[in-house]
Amino acid sequence: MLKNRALERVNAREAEVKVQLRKLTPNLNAAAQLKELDQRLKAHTAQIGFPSVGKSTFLSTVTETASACASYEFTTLTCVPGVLEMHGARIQVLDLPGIIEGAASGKGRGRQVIATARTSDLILMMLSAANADVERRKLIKELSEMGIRVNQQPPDVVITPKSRGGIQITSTCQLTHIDEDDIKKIIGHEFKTHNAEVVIRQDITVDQLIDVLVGNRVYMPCLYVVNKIDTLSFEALEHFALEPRTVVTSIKDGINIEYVKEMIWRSLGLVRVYTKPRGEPPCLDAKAAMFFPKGSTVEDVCKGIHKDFVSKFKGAKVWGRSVKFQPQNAGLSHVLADNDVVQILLD
Ligand SMILES: Nc1nc2c(ncn2[C@@H]2O[C@H](COP(=O)(O)OP(=O)(O)OP(=O)(O)O)[C@@H](O)[C@H]2O)c(=O)[nH]1
Ligand SMILES: [K+]
Ligand SMILES: [Mg+2]
Repeated sequence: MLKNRALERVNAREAEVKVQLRKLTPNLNAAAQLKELDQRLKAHTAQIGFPSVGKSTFLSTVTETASACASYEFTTLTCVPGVLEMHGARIQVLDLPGIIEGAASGKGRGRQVIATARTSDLILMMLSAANADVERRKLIKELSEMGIRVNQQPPDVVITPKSRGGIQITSTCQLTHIDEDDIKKIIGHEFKTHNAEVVIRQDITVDQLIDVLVGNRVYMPCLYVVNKIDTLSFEALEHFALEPRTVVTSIKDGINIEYVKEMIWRSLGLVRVYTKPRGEPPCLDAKAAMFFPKGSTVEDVCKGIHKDFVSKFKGAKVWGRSVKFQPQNAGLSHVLADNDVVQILLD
């Protein structure tokens, strides 16, 4: 059961990925730099897909940027950024070159393309309706080989190296894919230690344990867009429409464009927060909203207003879905929900 060979392969590939990440071409890198330059951008999404599935057509449809579209493969050879405006937020959408099978192991410019997608907040996986299942499976594999896990949570495993005492394993659930001996061998191999405390709260696989040990995996949301539905019969389509995190579109014929935009917004999970000055009603205009990543706190709002707000913070009142009572007192660590109204009280 122990995948020693698999582990070695993973390690070798890891080293390769690191080298590749450093070698990003300036062109693809420009998009990452743009991220830092344009402070008004609230989120970043990257399109990943095989050639000619409609990525550039999508960018040209939902943003003001025109990216060349044509019926031949590899029309797009660089990274073309566009901006999608949703609910008052500017969201960057990247049009990237198509990737092919074997991209992660060096075919075409696939590694650079995937490395660019790795730094975004959401992957928009563009698929061609006629072949969507196969394309999806292949693309997930390519992303996985570059350390990207889509639509997964990080495994709930905590490993703390110790100076003595052997490897102590505590699991809060039954492990059906891996036994304690394997865990000890893998940790011994990877951490070069035979002393560690391991707490496992999930029925993990060998691969998931390796993910935890290797460490630099990214866990990203991914929205599947099944495009060119105009080329399929209704029956052939039905099952895609029912799958989670999947939208069917005909970008050419304008079908489901608004829906896919809304799904991008939801997949990003941005939190809109409105501030309320003392004695005044809050301004609920979209232009007055502040945008934060999911899980942001009152402290993040303070930092977003002024650098002194955290040190002068005395308390906050919050209205909205994150609190039971309207309003409710909240501290710096209170996690906010979309559309909350916050009043910050200072010393
Ligand atoms: N039938 C149909 N064709 C479409 C649709 N969307 C795009 N196309 C066509 O598909 C072809 C490829 O579109 P592109 O936008 O260039 O595709 P791409 O994914 O950017 O391609 P590369 O840059 O070469 O990787 C063009 O001829 C488009 O007109 C659609 O919804 N239905
Ligand atoms: K094309
Ligand atoms: Mg293109």
